[in-house]
Amino acid sequence: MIKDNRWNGVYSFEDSPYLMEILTELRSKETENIKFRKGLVKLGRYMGYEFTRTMDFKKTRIETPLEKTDGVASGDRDHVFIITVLRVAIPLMEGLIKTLEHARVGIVSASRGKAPDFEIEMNYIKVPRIKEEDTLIISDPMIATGSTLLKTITEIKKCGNPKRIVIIGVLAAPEGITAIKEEFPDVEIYVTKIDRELNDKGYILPGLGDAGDRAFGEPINISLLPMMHNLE
Ligand SMILES: O=P(O)(O)OC[C@H]1O[C@H](OP(=O)(O)OP(=O)(O)O)[C@H](O)[C@@H]1O
Ligand SMILES: O=c1cc[nH]c(=O)[nH]1
Ligand SMILES: [Mg+2]
Repeated sequence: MIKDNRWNGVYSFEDSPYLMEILTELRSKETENIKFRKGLVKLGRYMGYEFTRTMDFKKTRIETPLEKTDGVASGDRDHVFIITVLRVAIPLMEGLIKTLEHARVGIVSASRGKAPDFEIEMNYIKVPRIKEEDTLIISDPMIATGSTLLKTITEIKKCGNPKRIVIIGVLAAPEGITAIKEEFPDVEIYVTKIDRELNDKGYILPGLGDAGDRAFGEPINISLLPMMHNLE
């Protein structure tokens, strides 16, 4: 885990060749849906594991069949709350809960409009109450302009006041990180890699394209459905 000196509380996993290998597979345009989703699950599992290094554990004393010894017991790991931002955080969350298996989960939907406003439509928020001892992890693979996460954090803060708010993602653009840090300086950010910049459509460069579409396919425009079924 490497701290990025441009901001406080921002970390990447560029020091892990294995995570870079998974990221490279995700970036490649040859990688199709199933492999893409599996890559996100793998990243979630290993980023979750790396993230536990930042959590408090408890000392414990146990007895093996032979003698007494010191040990370590779950502390913060018992109080994890994961927010999954639809769509593409689903496989990342699946990976995260392999390490953070006690996590309670809330779901929000977010759909980003077009440039230059990138307005966020959020019409589904199902989040159980967040407690003061919780480490709140918002899982969203892409931090581009940061609009999705700014809206998500604003809404989620209405559901309780957790011990920590943490974003775990795959790629971030510097623009998005700066926007989040300006409004929420205490929010911590952990991503596999921080990329170079955004293009004028708000895509991360070099990036991996539209992550939701790469994981689940490009959605059809519902207004075209009757035509497609010859109903018009
Ligand atoms: O930082 P931002 O500029 O807000 O962009 C990032 C968002 O874009 C993607 O979601 P998208 O809106 O494409 O939804 P999808 O997962 O349903 O495709 C991604 O999962 C982020 O939530
Ligand atoms: O590069 C980007 C930016 C936003 N959303 C994506 O899926 N990819
Ligand atoms: Mg998308």
